[in-house]
Amino acid sequence: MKLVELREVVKKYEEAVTVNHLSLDIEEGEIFGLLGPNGAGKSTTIGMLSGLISVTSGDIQVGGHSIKRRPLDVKRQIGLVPQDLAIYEYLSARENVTFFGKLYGLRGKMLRDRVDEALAFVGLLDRAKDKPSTFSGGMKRRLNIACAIVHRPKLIMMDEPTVGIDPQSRNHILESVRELNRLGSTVIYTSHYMEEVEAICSRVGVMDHGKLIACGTKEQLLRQAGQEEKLLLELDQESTGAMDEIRNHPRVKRVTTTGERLLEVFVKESTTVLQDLLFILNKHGIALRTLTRVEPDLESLFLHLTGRTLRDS
Ligand SMILES: Nc1ncnc2c1ncn2[C@@H]1O[C@H](COP(=O)(O)OP(=O)(O)OP(=O)(O)O)[C@@H](O)[C@H]1O
Repeated sequence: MKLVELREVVKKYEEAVTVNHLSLDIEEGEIFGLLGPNGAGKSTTIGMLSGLISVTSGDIQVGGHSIKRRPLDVKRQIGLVPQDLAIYEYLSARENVTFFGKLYGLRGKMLRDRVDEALAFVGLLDRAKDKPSTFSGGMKRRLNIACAIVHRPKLIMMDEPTVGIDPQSRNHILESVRELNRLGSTVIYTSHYMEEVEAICSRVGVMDHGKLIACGTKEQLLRQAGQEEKLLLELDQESTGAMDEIRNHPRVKRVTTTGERLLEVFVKESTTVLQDLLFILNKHGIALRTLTRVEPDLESLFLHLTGRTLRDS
Protein backbone atom coordinates (compact mmCIF):
# COMPACT_ATOMS: atom_id res chain seq x y z
CA MET A 1 0.00 0.00 0.00
CA LYS A 2 1.21 3.49 -0.86
CA LEU A 3 2.03 5.55 2.23
CA VAL A 4 3.58 8.58 0.53
CA GLU A 5 2.66 10.08 -2.84
CA LEU A 6 4.35 13.09 -4.35
CA ARG A 7 2.76 14.43 -7.51
CA GLU A 8 4.58 16.97 -9.66
CA VAL A 9 5.93 18.70 -6.58
CA VAL A 10 7.68 22.01 -7.22
CA LYS A 11 9.44 24.30 -4.74
CA LYS A 12 10.56 27.69 -5.90
CA TYR A 13 12.42 30.35 -3.92
CA GLU A 14 11.81 33.52 -5.92
CA GLU A 15 12.75 32.29 -9.40
CA ALA A 16 15.14 29.52 -8.23
CA VAL A 17 13.60 26.07 -8.66
CA THR A 18 14.84 23.91 -5.78
CA VAL A 19 12.56 20.92 -6.35
CA ASN A 20 11.52 20.41 -9.93
CA HIS A 21 8.36 18.40 -10.75
CA LEU A 22 9.11 15.58 -8.34
CA SER A 23 6.75 12.58 -8.56
CA LEU A 24 7.36 9.62 -6.31
CA ASP A 25 5.46 6.85 -4.48
CA ILE A 26 6.75 5.23 -1.31
CA GLU A 27 5.17 1.98 -0.14
CA GLU A 28 4.36 1.18 3.47
CA GLY A 29 7.25 -0.80 5.03
CA GLU A 30 10.01 0.55 2.82
CA ILE A 31 13.32 2.10 3.82
CA PHE A 32 13.55 4.61 1.02
CA GLY A 33 16.87 6.35 0.44
CA LEU A 34 17.10 9.81 -1.09
CA LEU A 35 20.60 10.12 -2.42
CA GLY A 36 22.13 13.22 -3.92
CA PRO A 37 24.97 15.73 -3.58
CA ASN A 38 24.80 18.89 -1.46
CA GLY A 39 22.14 21.22 -2.74
CA ALA A 40 20.26 18.53 -4.71
CA GLY A 41 16.98 19.33 -2.95
CA LYS A 42 16.77 16.47 -0.45
CA SER A 43 16.22 18.60 2.67
CA THR A 44 13.69 20.77 0.87
CA THR A 45 11.76 17.62 -0.11
CA ILE A 46 11.83 16.36 3.49
CA GLY A 47 10.76 19.83 4.68
CA MET A 48 7.76 19.81 2.34
CA LEU A 49 6.85 16.24 3.35
CA SER A 50 6.82 17.24 7.00
CA GLY A 51 4.81 20.40 6.41
CA LEU A 52 7.62 22.76 7.47
CA ILE A 53 8.16 24.12 3.96
CA SER A 54 5.25 25.12 1.75
CA VAL A 55 4.76 23.44 -1.63
CA THR A 56 4.80 25.89 -4.57
CA SER A 57 2.77 23.57 -6.83
CA GLY A 58 1.81 19.90 -7.00
CA ASP A 59 0.69 17.91 -3.97
CA ILE A 60 1.95 15.48 -1.35
CA GLN A 61 -0.22 12.86 0.33
CA VAL A 62 0.75 10.84 3.38
CA GLY A 63 -1.59 8.03 4.40
CA GLY A 64 -4.17 9.40 1.97
CA HIS A 65 -4.16 12.91 3.47
CA SER A 66 -3.05 15.93 1.46
CA ILE A 67 -0.37 18.07 3.08
CA LYS A 68 -2.15 21.13 1.67
CA ARG A 69 -5.67 20.29 2.84
CA ARG A 70 -5.08 18.13 5.94
CA PRO A 71 -1.66 19.20 7.29
CA LEU A 72 -2.37 18.09 10.87
CA ASP A 73 -3.41 14.59 9.77
CA VAL A 74 -0.14 14.34 7.89
CA LYS A 75 2.03 15.72 10.71
CA ARG A 76 0.54 13.27 13.23
CA GLN A 77 1.86 10.34 11.19
CA ILE A 78 5.37 11.69 10.83
CA GLY A 79 8.52 11.70 12.94
CA LEU A 80 11.25 14.02 11.66
CA VAL A 81 14.94 13.83 12.49
CA PRO A 82 16.15 17.11 10.97
CA GLN A 83 19.65 17.77 9.72
CA ASP A 84 20.22 20.41 12.38
CA LEU A 85 19.72 19.19 15.93
CA ALA A 86 16.35 20.10 17.42
CA ILE A 87 16.97 19.54 21.12
CA TYR A 88 17.07 21.81 24.13
CA GLU A 89 20.47 21.97 25.82
CA TYR A 90 19.06 23.14 29.16
CA LEU A 91 16.60 20.24 29.46
CA SER A 92 17.66 16.70 30.42
CA ALA A 93 17.44 13.91 27.83
CA ARG A 94 14.21 12.67 29.41
CA GLU A 95 12.71 16.18 29.53
CA ASN A 96 13.54 16.68 25.87
CA VAL A 97 11.79 13.50 24.77
CA THR A 98 8.86 14.23 27.13
CA PHE A 99 8.47 17.68 25.55
CA PHE A 100 8.11 16.17 22.07
CA GLY A 101 5.80 13.42 23.38
CA LYS A 102 3.49 16.09 24.82
CA LEU A 103 3.50 17.97 21.51
CA TYR A 104 2.06 14.83 19.98
CA GLY A 105 -0.66 14.60 22.64
CA LEU A 106 0.81 11.87 24.85
CA ARG A 107 -0.01 12.19 28.55
CA GLY A 108 0.36 10.37 31.92
CA LYS A 109 1.61 6.79 32.09
CA MET A 110 1.47 6.36 28.32
CA LEU A 111 3.80 9.37 27.96
CA ARG A 112 6.23 8.08 30.62
CA ASP A 113 6.32 4.59 29.09
CA ARG A 114 6.87 5.87 25.56
CA VAL A 115 9.63 8.25 26.69
CA ASP A 116 11.48 5.38 28.41
CA GLU A 117 10.91 3.18 25.38
CA ALA A 118 12.34 5.83 23.01
CA LEU A 119 15.36 6.52 25.25
CA ALA A 120 16.05 2.78 25.61
CA PHE A 121 15.73 2.37 21.87
CA VAL A 122 18.53 4.85 21.18
CA GLY A 123 20.67 3.52 24.05
CA LEU A 124 20.36 6.60 26.27
CA LEU A 125 18.15 5.37 29.12
CA ASP A 126 21.11 5.34 31.51
CA ARG A 127 21.82 8.99 30.61
CA ALA A 128 18.17 10.10 30.86
CA LYS A 129 18.85 12.59 33.66
CA ASP A 130 21.83 14.22 31.92
CA LYS A 131 21.72 17.36 29.82
CA PRO A 132 22.68 17.14 26.13
CA SER A 133 25.54 19.61 26.78
CA THR A 134 27.40 16.64 28.33
CA PHE A 135 26.74 14.42 25.28
CA SER A 136 28.94 13.64 22.26
CA GLY A 137 27.68 14.69 18.81
CA GLY A 138 26.54 11.14 18.15
CA MET A 139 24.61 10.93 21.44
CA LYS A 140 22.86 14.22 20.63
CA ARG A 141 21.83 12.76 17.26
CA ARG A 142 20.47 9.69 19.02
CA LEU A 143 18.51 11.91 21.41
CA ASN A 144 17.14 13.73 18.36
CA ILE A 145 15.94 10.37 17.05
CA ALA A 146 14.29 9.52 20.40
CA CYS A 147 12.37 12.82 20.20
CA ALA A 148 11.19 11.94 16.68
CA ILE A 149 9.95 8.41 17.47
CA VAL A 150 8.32 8.92 20.88
CA HIS A 151 4.82 9.00 19.33
CA ARG A 152 5.51 5.84 17.26
CA PRO A 153 5.02 7.52 13.88
CA LYS A 154 4.13 5.53 10.78
CA LEU A 155 6.65 7.46 8.71
CA ILE A 156 10.08 8.42 10.03
CA MET A 157 12.18 10.85 8.03
CA MET A 158 15.86 11.21 8.75
CA ASP A 159 17.79 13.98 7.05
CA GLU A 160 21.49 13.07 6.89
CA PRO A 161 21.53 11.80 10.49
CA THR A 162 25.10 10.52 10.40
CA VAL A 163 26.93 13.62 9.19
CA GLY A 164 29.92 14.44 11.39
CA ILE A 165 29.50 11.78 14.05
CA ASP A 166 31.71 9.01 15.42
CA PRO A 167 31.62 5.54 13.80
CA GLN A 168 30.06 3.88 16.87
CA SER A 169 27.08 6.26 16.91
CA ARG A 170 26.85 5.98 13.13
CA ASN A 171 26.50 2.20 13.33
CA HIS A 172 24.02 2.56 16.18
CA ILE A 173 21.89 4.91 14.06
CA LEU A 174 22.00 2.65 11.00
CA GLU A 175 21.05 -0.36 13.12
CA SER A 176 18.21 1.62 14.74
CA VAL A 177 16.84 2.50 11.29
CA ARG A 178 16.67 -1.20 10.45
CA GLU A 179 15.06 -1.96 13.81
CA LEU A 180 12.45 0.81 13.47
CA ASN A 181 11.61 -0.61 10.07
CA ARG A 182 11.32 -4.16 11.47
CA LEU A 183 8.95 -2.75 14.10
CA GLY A 184 6.69 -1.45 11.34
CA SER A 185 7.78 2.10 10.45
CA THR A 186 8.35 3.27 6.93
CA VAL A 187 11.58 5.26 6.71
CA ILE A 188 12.80 7.97 4.36
CA TYR A 189 16.52 8.43 4.76
CA THR A 190 18.53 11.13 3.01
CA SER A 191 22.26 10.94 2.58
CA HIS A 192 25.11 11.75 0.29
CA TYR A 193 26.96 8.68 1.57
CA MET A 194 26.08 6.04 -0.97
CA GLU A 195 27.50 3.23 1.23
CA GLU A 196 24.85 3.94 3.88
CA VAL A 197 22.03 4.08 1.40
CA GLU A 198 23.23 0.85 -0.23
CA ALA A 199 23.45 -0.86 3.14
CA ILE A 200 20.04 -0.05 4.60
CA CYS A 201 17.61 1.06 1.88
CA SER A 202 15.22 -1.22 0.02
CA ARG A 203 14.81 1.39 -2.72
CA VAL A 204 16.72 4.49 -3.69
CA GLY A 205 15.81 7.75 -5.42
CA VAL A 206 18.72 9.70 -6.86
CA MET A 207 18.25 13.49 -6.85
CA ASP A 208 20.26 16.11 -8.66
CA HIS A 209 19.42 19.80 -9.23
CA GLY A 210 15.93 19.28 -7.73
CA LYS A 211 15.02 16.42 -10.05
CA LEU A 212 14.62 12.72 -9.43
CA ILE A 213 17.00 11.36 -12.03
CA ALA A 214 16.69 7.66 -11.17
CA CYS A 215 14.61 5.53 -8.81
CA GLY A 216 14.50 1.83 -8.01
CA THR A 217 16.13 -1.01 -6.09
CA LYS A 218 19.90 -1.02 -6.03
CA GLU A 219 19.92 -3.85 -8.58
CA GLN A 220 17.56 -1.97 -10.93
CA LEU A 221 19.67 1.17 -10.69
CA LEU A 222 22.91 -0.64 -11.34
CA ARG A 223 21.39 -2.26 -14.40
CA GLN A 224 20.69 1.29 -15.63
CA ALA A 225 24.36 2.12 -15.14
CA GLY A 226 25.08 -0.54 -17.75
CA GLN A 227 27.05 -2.79 -15.35
CA GLU A 228 30.04 -0.53 -15.71
CA GLU A 229 33.00 -1.93 -13.82
CA LYS A 230 36.09 -0.07 -12.76
CA LEU A 231 39.66 -1.37 -12.99
CA LEU A 232 42.26 0.42 -10.90
CA LEU A 233 45.70 0.06 -12.44
CA GLU A 234 48.90 1.09 -10.75
CA LEU A 235 51.71 1.27 -13.31
CA ASP A 236 55.47 1.44 -12.80
CA GLN A 237 55.78 4.48 -15.10
CA GLU A 238 53.69 6.99 -17.05
CA SER A 239 52.94 6.55 -20.75
CA THR A 240 50.66 8.70 -22.85
CA GLY A 241 50.98 6.24 -25.75
CA ALA A 242 49.62 3.37 -23.67
CA MET A 243 46.91 5.65 -22.22
CA ASP A 244 45.71 6.60 -25.70
CA GLU A 245 45.58 2.99 -26.81
CA ILE A 246 43.64 1.96 -23.69
CA ARG A 247 41.23 4.87 -24.22
CA ASN A 248 40.59 3.76 -27.80
CA HIS A 249 39.82 0.15 -26.88
CA PRO A 250 36.21 -0.56 -27.98
CA ARG A 251 35.16 -1.96 -24.59
CA VAL A 252 36.72 0.85 -22.58
CA LYS A 253 34.17 3.55 -21.82
CA ARG A 254 36.52 6.09 -20.30
CA VAL A 255 39.83 6.45 -18.49
CA THR A 256 40.69 8.84 -15.70
CA THR A 257 44.00 9.34 -13.93
CA THR A 258 43.98 9.70 -10.16
CA GLY A 259 47.74 10.04 -9.80
CA GLU A 260 50.77 10.07 -12.08
CA ARG A 261 50.80 6.31 -12.48
CA LEU A 262 47.27 5.46 -11.34
CA LEU A 263 44.58 4.79 -13.92
CA GLU A 264 40.86 4.25 -13.46
CA VAL A 265 39.58 2.34 -16.45
CA PHE A 266 35.79 2.03 -16.81
CA VAL A 267 34.88 -1.02 -18.85
CA LYS A 268 31.84 -2.98 -19.92
CA GLU A 269 33.12 -6.50 -19.09
CA SER A 270 36.42 -6.54 -17.28
CA THR A 271 37.26 -10.20 -17.91
CA THR A 272 37.37 -9.79 -21.69
CA VAL A 273 39.27 -6.46 -21.59
CA LEU A 274 41.92 -7.39 -19.08
CA GLN A 275 44.04 -9.48 -21.46
CA ASP A 276 44.06 -6.62 -23.98
CA LEU A 277 45.08 -4.06 -21.35
CA LEU A 278 47.99 -6.22 -20.25
CA PHE A 279 49.00 -6.65 -23.88
CA ILE A 280 48.98 -2.86 -24.46
CA LEU A 281 51.03 -2.19 -21.32
CA ASN A 282 53.51 -4.88 -22.24
CA LYS A 283 53.90 -3.45 -25.73
CA HIS A 284 54.83 -0.06 -24.21
CA GLY A 285 57.26 -1.65 -21.76
CA ILE A 286 55.12 -0.81 -18.75
CA ALA A 287 54.75 -3.16 -15.78
CA LEU A 288 51.57 -3.44 -13.73
CA ARG A 289 52.25 -2.92 -10.02
CA THR A 290 48.72 -3.58 -8.72
CA LEU A 291 45.32 -4.27 -10.21
CA THR A 292 41.98 -3.91 -8.43
CA ARG A 293 38.54 -4.60 -9.85
CA VAL A 294 35.74 -2.48 -8.36
CA GLU A 295 32.15 -3.73 -8.67
CA PRO A 296 29.62 -1.18 -9.94
CA ASP A 297 27.96 0.82 -7.16
CA LEU A 298 25.59 3.76 -6.76
CA GLU A 299 28.50 6.18 -6.98
CA SER A 300 29.24 4.89 -10.49
CA LEU A 301 25.54 5.18 -11.32
CA PHE A 302 25.57 8.83 -10.29
CA LEU A 303 28.67 9.44 -12.35
CA HIS A 304 27.02 7.67 -15.27
CA LEU A 305 23.89 9.84 -14.98
CA THR A 306 25.49 13.21 -14.32
CA GLY A 307 29.14 12.95 -15.31
CA ARG A 308 30.06 14.04 -11.76
CA THR A 309 30.79 12.20 -8.52
CA LEU A 310 28.46 12.49 -5.53
CA ARG A 311 31.03 14.17 -3.33
CA ASP A 312 32.70 16.70 -5.56
CA SER A 313 29.58 17.93 -7.34
N1 LIG B 1 15.20 29.22 2.20
C1 LIG B 1 15.85 29.14 1.03
N2 LIG B 1 15.92 30.19 0.18
C2 LIG B 1 16.57 30.13 -0.99
N3 LIG B 1 17.18 29.00 -1.45
C3 LIG B 1 17.15 27.91 -0.67
C4 LIG B 1 16.48 27.90 0.61
N4 LIG B 1 16.60 26.67 1.14
C5 LIG B 1 17.32 25.95 0.26
N5 LIG B 1 17.65 26.66 -0.81
C6 LIG B 1 18.43 26.22 -1.98
O1 LIG B 1 17.83 25.06 -2.52
C7 LIG B 1 18.81 24.14 -2.97
C8 LIG B 1 18.56 22.76 -2.37
O2 LIG B 1 18.84 22.78 -1.00
P1 LIG B 1 18.59 21.52 -0.06
O3 LIG B 1 19.03 21.91 1.33
O4 LIG B 1 17.23 21.02 -0.23
O5 LIG B 1 19.62 20.46 -0.67
P2 LIG B 1 20.12 19.11 -0.05
O6 LIG B 1 20.09 18.11 -1.14
O7 LIG B 1 19.40 18.76 1.18
O8 LIG B 1 21.63 19.44 0.29
P3 LIG B 1 22.43 19.25 1.66
O9 LIG B 1 22.95 17.85 1.60
O10 LIG B 1 23.52 20.27 1.55
O11 LIG B 1 21.48 19.51 2.77
C9 LIG B 1 20.16 24.72 -2.61
O12 LIG B 1 20.69 25.32 -3.77
C10 LIG B 1 19.83 25.76 -1.57
O13 LIG B 1 20.73 26.83 -1.64
